[in-house]
Amino acid sequence: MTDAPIAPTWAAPTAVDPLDATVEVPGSKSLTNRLLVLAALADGPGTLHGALRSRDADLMIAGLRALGSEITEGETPSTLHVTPGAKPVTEADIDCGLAGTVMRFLPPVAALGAGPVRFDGDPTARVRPMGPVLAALHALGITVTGPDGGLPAHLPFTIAGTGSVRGGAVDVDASASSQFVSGLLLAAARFEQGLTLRHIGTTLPSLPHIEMTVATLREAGVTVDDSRDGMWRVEPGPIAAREVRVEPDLSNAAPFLAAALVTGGTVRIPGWPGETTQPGALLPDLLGRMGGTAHLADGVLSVTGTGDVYGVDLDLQAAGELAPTFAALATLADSPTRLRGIAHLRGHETDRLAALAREITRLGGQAEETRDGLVITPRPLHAGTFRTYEDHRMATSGALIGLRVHGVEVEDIGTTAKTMPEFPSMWQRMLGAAT
Ligand SMILES: O=C(O)C1=C[C@@H](OP(=O)(O)O)[C@@H](O)[C@H](O)C1
Ligand SMILES: C=C(OP(=O)(O)O)C(=O)O
Repeated sequence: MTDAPIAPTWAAPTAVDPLDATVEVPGSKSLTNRLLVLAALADGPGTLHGALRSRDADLMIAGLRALGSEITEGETPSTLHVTPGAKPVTEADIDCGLAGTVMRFLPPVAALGAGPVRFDGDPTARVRPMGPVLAALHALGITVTGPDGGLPAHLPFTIAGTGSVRGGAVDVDASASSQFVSGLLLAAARFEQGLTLRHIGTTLPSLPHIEMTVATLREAGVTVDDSRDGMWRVEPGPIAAREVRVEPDLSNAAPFLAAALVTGGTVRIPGWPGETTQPGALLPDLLGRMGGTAHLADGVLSVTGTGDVYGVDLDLQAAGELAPTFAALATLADSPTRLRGIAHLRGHETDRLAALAREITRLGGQAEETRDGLVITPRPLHAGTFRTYEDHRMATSGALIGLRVHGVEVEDIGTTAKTMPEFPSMWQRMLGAAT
């Protein structure tokens, strides 16, 4: 993390009036990329409706095409038709960009193919943890090599697919990312012996995302036993080809809903599922603790704020991707906030604990890193540049602070294209609705 020259900035708009806005958020990144993988491993052609189109989703599409699937758009870009195994593949190159889902979900799929598959990504992706998932593939008999010929812990690497994976039992320390578990489980029904996976670390982040993996597998007809804590058994068998609809991305709804608290006013998100495995399901409760009132009726979640934000003590282990939004809210609260359970954010798009502490401090705030989170003490904030370190959620956090603090310039707002390319216009429209 340096003071290197920064990318062009975006003047975050301040809110003059309480909000009264309805915001349609695009499809869930996590569901889109799981459903794409399952469709590419399925026993026939399938279709996704309401899929996310963003950098992460498009990298997943490109990766699955490189591994032999045909993926075409339907009547809109968010309708995707997937035909598994449409073309033979003898070797492939996969660009993971900065997408955790691509770098963790595709290596097990590549292991099922015949021939070498080379994985790389953005320079910043080369520090994201990969070791446990690659070690697990190695333990299952797959040859994985890094640039020095040994078993790598990061991008870049090559998976030597042989056309089949034996499967069996494997231990994985998933304390750095739940995606190590999800990636292996998603492909496991196609392993000859299926997979019994045991988590051997002390903490396990993002449990809802693992439950999402299990739920999507079951919906595709795969038998999964998750009755023991920290252990999963996926039986070998076909993955059913299906026509599915992707839920809106509830984590991407977070900064919009939080804006209701910051400005006083109401923000509504249509298409809010009554039941979901997305960690954004926690938002009504979490925002309620910080001063909002949430109400779900007819599939529309409404959050209303008063303009007063309360400091809280939040364990976000289950929903780490919401932490940047809550850190931004905490800077505008009436008392200190502690965010805990999120040590694994150090391996996200950037070291989010360091990045948040640094950028909040740069605007005159007070934020300290702890072993597993942040303590944020509200202080009067001033104008300045909010650097984003290629992290979409840093960018939306800067925008949130800018609603109340004049003169916040968010570096590289385009980084929101990772999961929400329309963010700047959606944000502007939300504010426009207030005037
Ligand atoms: O499986 C998924 O779709 C995700 C799991 C989580 O990863 P970590 O467990 O690495 O936090 C989450 O933060 C990420 O945004 C998406
Ligand atoms: C951690 C995140 O992404 P990724 O899927 O790249 O891990 C995120 O979107 O907050």
